[in-house]
Amino acid sequence: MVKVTVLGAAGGIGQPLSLLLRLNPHVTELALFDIVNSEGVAVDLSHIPTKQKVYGYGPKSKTDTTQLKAALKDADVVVIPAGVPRKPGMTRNDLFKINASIVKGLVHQAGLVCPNAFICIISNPVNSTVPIAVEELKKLGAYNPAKVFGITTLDNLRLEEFLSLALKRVNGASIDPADLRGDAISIGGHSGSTIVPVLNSWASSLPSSVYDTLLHRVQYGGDEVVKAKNGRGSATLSMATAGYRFVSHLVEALADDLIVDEVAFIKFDELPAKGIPNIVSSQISYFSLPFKLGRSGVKFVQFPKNLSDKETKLVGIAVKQLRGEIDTGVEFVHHSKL
Ligand SMILES: NC(=O)C1=CN([C@@H]2O[C@H](COP(=O)(O)OP(=O)(O)OC[C@H]3O[C@@H](n4cnc5c(N)ncnc54)[C@H](O)[C@@H]3O)[C@@H](O)[C@H]2O)C=CC1
Ligand SMILES: O=C([O-])CC(=O)C(=O)O
Repeated sequence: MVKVTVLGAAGGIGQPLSLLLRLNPHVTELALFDIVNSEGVAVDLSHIPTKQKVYGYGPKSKTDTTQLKAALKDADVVVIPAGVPRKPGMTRNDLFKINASIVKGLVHQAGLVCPNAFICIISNPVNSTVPIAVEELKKLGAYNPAKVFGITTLDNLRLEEFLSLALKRVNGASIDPADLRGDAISIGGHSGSTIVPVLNSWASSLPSSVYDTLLHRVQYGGDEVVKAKNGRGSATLSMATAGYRFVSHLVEALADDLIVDEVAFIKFDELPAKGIPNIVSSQISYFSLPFKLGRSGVKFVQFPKNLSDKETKLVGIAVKQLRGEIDTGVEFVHHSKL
């Protein structure tokens, strides 16, 4: 029995993500909350014949929290794609002003109603919204470092796809991107130069100009979509796929009592961890990293081995930018009056 609650379920990411979750046999109950149209989305999905229960919840007034609480009741997993997306010319940090309070408010209720649930944050800027969630849960005494994640899976999807294309261009090799999964991974944060692709043995196949293009596409893939959508939002379908990859893996671990390998933006300093270099651990406590994930959450974090000199340099650059973005999230919770 696994109940998944999606907050922001009627949005560009929320709808396709909810559809994918509707089709997952491990999810026994799906609760869809949004400030608009969640009940419509739930009724639509309810016509798909599965054994799963699906319910929509929307606030009855601006101050009503009963519907949100009902959506969160007994949730095992809470996924949060609520908030505004970018328009051309904006950075993810420009979303902070609006999304910080949205995430804080939603996580506050989750901490009250389902303190043991896994919290998966999609809302940007992830580098700051995850620290917001952590600090808010700490305030409520509901924080478990093994169960709070920033979803950076899209950086991994992009790396797998763009690396397979680059390898094909260089030596004609047709590599299935699925074979790159877990071997080439993106670590760090979720914006521009905080994203660090780690290529392992694949790096040696790439001439430096091809590598540079690949690096730029992975770090700035979000901009590519924002530009192409030209004012109508950012990545939604690839993000729903990415969110589903992470959440379905987590749900599988819960339902079948498995240990799975995953990567997400986590607060690593209170978790069993190996290999975290001093350049990271001496300055920050959040990083997107690979870990073993089971029913009780993150079991063990492993910093990737064998980084190239270039990748080590990129880690240093990422840490510098992440430090400020993490602090912004932490300070927001402690100094905002919301
Ligand atoms: N982590 C990642 O890799 C990615 C993150 N994102 C982020 O995901 C977020 C959502 O993006 P989209 O779905 O495209 O936006 P959208 O605008 O299409 O959907 C957002 C939904 O959130 C809802 N919402 C707003 N305030 C809410 C609240 N207080 N409670 C519940 N629902 C609320 C809206 O009504 C809307 O339905 C954005 O912040 C975007 O930047 C987008 C792509 C990738
Ligand atoms: O770029 C954006 O604003 C959305 C996002 O996080 C991504 O596509 O990686």
